[in-house]
This record gives sequence, C-alpha cells and structure tokens, in this order.
Amino acid sequence: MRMGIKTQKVLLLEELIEKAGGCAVVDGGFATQLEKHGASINDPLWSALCLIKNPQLIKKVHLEYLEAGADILVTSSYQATLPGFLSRGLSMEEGERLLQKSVKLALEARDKFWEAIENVPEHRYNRALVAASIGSYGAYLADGSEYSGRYGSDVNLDKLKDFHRRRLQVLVEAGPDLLAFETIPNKLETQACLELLDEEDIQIPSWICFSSVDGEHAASGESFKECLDIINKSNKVNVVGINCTPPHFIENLISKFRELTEKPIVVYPNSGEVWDGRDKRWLPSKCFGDGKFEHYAARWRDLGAKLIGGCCRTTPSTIQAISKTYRDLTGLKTTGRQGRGVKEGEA
Ligand SMILES: C[S+](C)CC[C@H](N)C(=O)O
Ligand SMILES: N[C@@H](CCS)C(=O)O
Ligand SMILES: [Zn+2]
Repeated sequence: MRMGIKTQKVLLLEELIEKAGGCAVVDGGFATQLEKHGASINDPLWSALCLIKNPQLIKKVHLEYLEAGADILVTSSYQATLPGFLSRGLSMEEGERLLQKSVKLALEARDKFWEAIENVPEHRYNRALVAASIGSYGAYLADGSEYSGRYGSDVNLDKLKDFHRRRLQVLVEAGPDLLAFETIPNKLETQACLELLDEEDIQIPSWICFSSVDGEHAASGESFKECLDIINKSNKVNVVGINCTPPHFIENLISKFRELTEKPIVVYPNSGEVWDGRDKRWLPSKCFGDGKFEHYAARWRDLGAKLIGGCCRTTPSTIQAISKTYRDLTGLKTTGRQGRGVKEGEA
C-alpha cells in the first residue's frame, strides 16, 4: 500500500529529530538577520516587506542559518498576509504569488545548500526541512497584540478562521514540509487554527507555538491547560511549544507542557528583549543577561524538548552555538566549519 503524504512528512520530521541525536535545531530570528543586513522593515508588513523589496536577501538569510547548522528553516511568511498585501494596493493574485514565493525561497535555499554539501565527505549537516510560518492575527495587526492576545470584542472564531484560511491553503499548495503557527496568544486563535487544519484536511505536519509574557500563561492570561486540552484532541498538530518568549521562562514552560501534553515540544525563545508594539522597537531585557543562550538550550534539551532554536534578536551565531552544544553533548564529532549529524565512529 502506498504511504500517504501525511505519513511521509511526519516520518521526515521524526527521522530528522532522530538523526540530529534526539533534538533538532530550528533556525533563529529571521527578521533580525534581515535587519543585520540593512533591511528596513519598520512597516506594517514587517519582514514580509522583503518579499516585495528584496527576495534575494531572504534566500541569503536562509542560507546563513543552514550554514550555522539549522535543521529546520522557518519561511518569511510570518507577517505576509493577503489583507496586508491588499492594503498595499497589490491584487489577490500578486499577494498569493508572494506567499508562494516565501516557501519557494526557503525550498531553493535548502536544495542549493544540500546539493553543495551532500557529497562532501564527512559533512555533519542534515537535509533541512522547511516550515511555512503562519504568524498570528496579532502579527498582522502590527500593534504588538501577538504578545497580549487582546484582539477586541469584534474578533470571533469565524473572523480568525476567515483571516487564516486562504493563506493556509496557498502556503500548503506551495509544498513546505510542515506548518509553523507562531506567537499564538490565546485560546480562540488556537481553536481557529485547529478547526482550519481539519476543515482544509491538511496533510502535512504542523506545530503550534504560543507566546507568553509571564512564563506561566499564554500571552492572553489564559492557562496553557485550556489551550493544550483542545490541541491534544487534534491529530493534525504534531508538535506544540513556545516561541518569541524570554529564555528565562522556557525551563518552567517545558516542564509545564510535559505535564499537559504527550506531543513533542518545540521551543525557540527570543533574546529576552521586549517588543514595544507602539514604537516598533526592542526594549532591553529586564531579567536575562548573565547566562548564555546555548547553555540554557542544553538544559531545554535535557528537559525533553525535541526542537530548539531562536526567535527574535537571535542570529546565526546563536544557532551555530546551539548546534555545536548539542553535537558535543551527543558525542557528535566535528570536521570542518560546522559538524552535525554523524556519531563518532559512524563516519
Ligand atoms: C514578532 S514581533 C517583533 C513582529 C512585529 C509586529 N507584529 C509588528 O508589526 O509590530
Ligand atoms: N519567524 C518570525 C517570528 C517572529 S516572532 C521571524 O523570525 O521573524
Ligand atoms: Zn520572534
């Protein structure tokens, strides 16, 4: 019997985690790295502006994260939305093409990198997977509400489903390996994502990641128990976790999630700086600063997280450090620039 696409893609993800020694590395702050290269994204479209203005820079950033050792690339579609593009005077077709392009650029970067590396003797990379980013409704609002979950009384389940539906369809048709729902701040949007995955009968794996501003609850203040109880009933969500949340909250949140779900856990926190949605800038971290990200990351792996990376204000050097830490812990030896993926004695 032929294996369904769902099973194939889930297997790809499981195999990747296994090949990486039990914990695969997600890339780091995508928008952050665009800015490091001089991109100006102080705009309602934020990083998605580069899909219009400088798509080649997007590919370059993906390649930098691959080079650093990322096993999973997250696409540039976090704040790429059809209403966002329409409000800039683009047509529906142009908007859909930009969404497709976000996946295409990541797939091209992955294939280019893998072609260059796969025949290099004793290379230590894994063939990366591409996760299509689906930022929350709050990301589209561009008012910082992905960190509060306060969407206003006019926003109900149907409105959130309408907002997400067409983008989800277009991204899936573009052929990513998985879907990454990012900075989901409340239970209502969780429910909307779950219903859409079912209604659209999505056949690729997905993760749902929450933001948290207190290290205990979802950003809205709702309990993670409420959010995870509904996710646990879905077989369309393969992995759950936290992104764009200060790193000093992550240890407690992994332990909490492990009590609340049997699904594998993904964490990719930010640097600890705090986004000021009104002034559109990062404010210095209040509590984070002494520990190094990769030392925290070793602990997150020990606690059982299966996918670990960085979000805003982390860079390829963060990812390279995490990748090296895991390799050392797993007894994976290095050759050349950046080795991962082959156990000592196997090479
Ligand atoms: C992850 S946040 C820093 C992205 C930007 C935000 N949605 C805004 O546009 O203000
Ligand atoms: N994938 C997005 C997440 C922002 S919170 C980015 O890295 O830009
Ligand atoms: Zn972020």
